[in-house]
Amino acid sequence: MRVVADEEDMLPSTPGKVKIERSGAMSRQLHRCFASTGTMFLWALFLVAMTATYLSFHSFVDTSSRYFAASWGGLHWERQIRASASPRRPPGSAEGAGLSVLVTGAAGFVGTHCSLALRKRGDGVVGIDNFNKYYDPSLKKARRALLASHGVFVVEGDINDGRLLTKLFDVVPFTHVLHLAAQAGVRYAMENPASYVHSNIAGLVSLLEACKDADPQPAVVWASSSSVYGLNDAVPFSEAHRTDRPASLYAATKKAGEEITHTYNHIYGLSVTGLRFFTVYGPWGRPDMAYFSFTRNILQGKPITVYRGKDHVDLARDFTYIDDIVRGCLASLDTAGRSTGTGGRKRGPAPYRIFNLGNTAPVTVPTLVSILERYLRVKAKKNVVEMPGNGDVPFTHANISLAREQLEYKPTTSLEMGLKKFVRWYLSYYGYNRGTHTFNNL
Ligand SMILES: O=C(O)[C@H]1O[C@H](OP(=O)(O)OP(=O)(O)OC[C@H]2O[C@@H](n3ccc(=O)[nH]c3=O)[C@H](O)[C@@H]2O)[C@H](O)[C@@H](O)[C@H]1O
Repeated sequence: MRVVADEEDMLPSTPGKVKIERSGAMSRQLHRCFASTGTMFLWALFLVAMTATYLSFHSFVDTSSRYFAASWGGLHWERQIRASASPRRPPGSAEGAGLSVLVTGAAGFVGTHCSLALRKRGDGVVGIDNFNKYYDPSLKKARRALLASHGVFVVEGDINDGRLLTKLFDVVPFTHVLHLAAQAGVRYAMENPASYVHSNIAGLVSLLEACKDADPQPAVVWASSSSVYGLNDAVPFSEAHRTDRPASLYAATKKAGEEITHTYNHIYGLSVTGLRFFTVYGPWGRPDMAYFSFTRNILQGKPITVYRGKDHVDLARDFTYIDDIVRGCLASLDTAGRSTGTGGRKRGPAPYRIFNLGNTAPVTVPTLVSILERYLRVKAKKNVVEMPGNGDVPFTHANISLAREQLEYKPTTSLEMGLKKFVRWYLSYYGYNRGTHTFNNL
């Protein structure tokens, strides 16, 4: 009975397909049974061999294609990185030996300006940027070309790529990291929340891991945001005010960044400076920002949407010109104390600083529009609508006493003056061929 049971176990699961031969000698059945088991074994062996061959071939192709597709690595690449990272200050220069700075988000708006300014004063700079499609990547590529023409090399890669970061720190002992790579934009956070977590949280942690493992550890200066003040209504916003009531996911990720960097400062002795930027604008700016998209729409004769606060109160921003922000960033790098850790271990307390970098002169959005109208000589088609509940705050206004005191930060550009420079750049970059406009008022 047992043999029959075993035999039945070996039958195909679909009854009726095979005629079961129950008669005949048991030995013949057993012989057949062992013969078919042997064949099955051989087939199984063959299949295992085929699968193994396929898998190893697939893995070879995968690894090789990844190797060949990688936009970084190799001796030539390392030479480019070293050359770009080398300070070029004249020997005996009053400003010292020069910094060697890794700038993340180097093909971004603030990243490009800071990289150029560092390069111009003789510091070494290597950029990293993932050239994502949040806004027109051709603008980022044009910024990269501008940087290349000044000897700044920008690696195409993501700060979430720990292997790439480790490699960069292996090749160059960076003295500083200027971390500007981020998912920006207050209102876009409702459309694509995951991108904020990817760049502003996971990417930040990945970068800090590489910094704390590096030997020597660099000092880190990074971009936080005025948006961390959220629902705070004490003005002007000072670093001591509450920042635990963000109004957008963007703000929440920047606030989280302040806490995360504090942890790395506390545990690993990383020197950290967080800069709360206030609505930075200027040439080579971000097309998603209001001053930029308003300019584009006004020139194209398209309507613009102007948000208005409760009770018909105009929204206002402490718009800050890019050159002032660059000075604040460079002063932060110059005054950042050293990190104290080695081999992932803290040797002593390291500086942890946070500064507002604003203009201390808020301007309403309708005033911004009227300045643009004047420079562009075109009347805007305005749709004024109530501010939607999309993360916006009604106004921002920076108290910059701390930055003034410790960084000698002193913004000098009014919105009027800054927009003039922006419009001049915009027209030279994108062109404007309506014929009748001469723009000699710029
Ligand atoms: O300081 C910051 O930390 C942030 O600054 C910037 O955010 P915001 O201050 O919101 O700038 P921006 O979008 O130019 O809107 C300006 C004004 O125009 C209003 N606005 C905007 C769009 C529109 O269509 N209409 C409108 O009225 C709008 O309601 C607002 O009142 C950065 O984008 C952000 O990445 C972050 O760095």
